[in-house]
Amino acid sequence: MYNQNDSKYCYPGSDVLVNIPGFTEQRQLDAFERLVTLDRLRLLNLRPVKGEYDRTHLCNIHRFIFKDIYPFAGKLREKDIAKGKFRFANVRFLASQIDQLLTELKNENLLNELPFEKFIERLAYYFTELNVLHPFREGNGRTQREFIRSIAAESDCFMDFTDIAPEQMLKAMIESPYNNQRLTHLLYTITKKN
Ligand SMILES: Nc1ncnc2c1ncn2[C@@H]1O[C@H](COP(=O)(O)OP(=O)(O)OP(=O)(O)O)[C@@H](O)[C@H]1O
Repeated sequence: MYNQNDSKYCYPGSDVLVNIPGFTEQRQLDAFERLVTLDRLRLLNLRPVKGEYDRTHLCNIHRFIFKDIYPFAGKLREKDIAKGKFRFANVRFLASQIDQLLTELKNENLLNELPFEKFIERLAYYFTELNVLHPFREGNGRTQREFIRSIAAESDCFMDFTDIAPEQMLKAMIESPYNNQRLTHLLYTITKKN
């Protein structure tokens, strides 16, 4: 959640994101969001959104998780955003930078017999880069984690983000643009090769 008043996305004079049920109290929206997304993420564990791991696929995952919550579900953000001292990608280059990153992913052919350790290192790299781009106005963490989890699943690896305390995850993500060793280590600890 970004506490910047943002008239394009928020109710007038408020920091609450415009949402489909129409909650104007942040507390109510948070509770609704938590319930709905928990349910959606559980469903995704059983049946992931299918796709080519390109921009459309990423947006479709976001749409699936957030379609009953936010009108911008599945759509790239149209405003620049920052968290702490970190400014995420500029909106002018967002679509092309996502395409560039996911073309790199496609060309690397990750699913083709990389040794497990190397595979995890590469997932940590793509996870970090996706986070630096921060494609959506809200819901980046959950969408990124599902995207990375789906790639792992395609490679017969079971990755369970619920095994990581949210503070640990956040610390690793904040560090990751400078040094992604902590994130890589976390991914090792939550991934099992079938
Ligand atoms: N200072 C920071 N620098 C880099 N990344 C950050 C920073 N603060 C938060 N993040 C990343 O932003 C993500 C949260 O983004 P956002 O609020 O859009 O997603 P979410 O799905 O709503 O949240 P969450 O990840 O808590 O479930 C975190 O998971 C983390 O990866």
